[in-house]
Amino acid sequence: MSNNHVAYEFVSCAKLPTRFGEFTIHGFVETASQQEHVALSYGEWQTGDVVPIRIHSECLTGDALFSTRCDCGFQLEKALANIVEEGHGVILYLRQEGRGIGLLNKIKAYNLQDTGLDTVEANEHLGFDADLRDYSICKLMLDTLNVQKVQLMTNNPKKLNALEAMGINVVERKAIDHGVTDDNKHYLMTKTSKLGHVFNLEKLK
Ligand SMILES: Nc1nc2c(ncn2[C@@H]2O[C@H](COP(=O)(O)OP(=O)(O)OP(=O)(O)O)[C@@H](O)[C@H]2O)c(=O)[nH]1
Ligand SMILES: [Zn+2]
Repeated sequence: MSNNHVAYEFVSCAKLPTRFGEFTIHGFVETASQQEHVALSYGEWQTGDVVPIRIHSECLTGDALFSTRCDCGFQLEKALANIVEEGHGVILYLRQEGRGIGLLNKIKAYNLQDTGLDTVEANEHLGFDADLRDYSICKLMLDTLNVQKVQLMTNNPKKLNALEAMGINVVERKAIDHGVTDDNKHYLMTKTSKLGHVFNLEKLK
């Protein structure tokens, strides 16, 4: 499978019991860079069914280290719980840490934010665009899992547009605005004002 000049392949899958329920983990690799990505699937569906999915970008600090600087860990837990409640669904877990700048650059960006810059200004100060993510691998992941129509759990319309551009039918967007903390209110406000996120501003008061 290739998109523009990037080629990806499916490698293997295995059972993944979690605190939420038993998922299956599917491993994929971007051939040139050897960057590894995973999808988690739960339950069953038929060709053409609408499947709840989340495209989640890696955030080591939020997903694994309980950081409250962002909402990632809360969103991941909520998405896993939603999928189990719905009876089926998919998480595409993309290894694009720090919106694509990598973990150590994200720590540098956090350091700048500690001095007063916002998340976008910090990226730009380091010489990066605000968001470097590429969603092209999602097509192979969803094709492999036989998903053509989705309900997308996100506040980010760019993800919705990226999926539609690659021929995935996004039937519905479901807001995932859980995990507002005193530590991340400013960050969520900046995402809404500068990065095009759709967020219920009442929750940020
Ligand atoms: N560069 C940078 N990346 C960050 C920062 N805070 C979180 N991230 C990364 O941002 C990514 C998550 O993106 P978000 O902008 O929070 O949300 P989203 O994925 O665009 O949208 P949702 O689907 O609504 O969650 C993860 O890769 C995080 O590591 C930051 O201050 N700077
Ligand atoms: Zn995060």
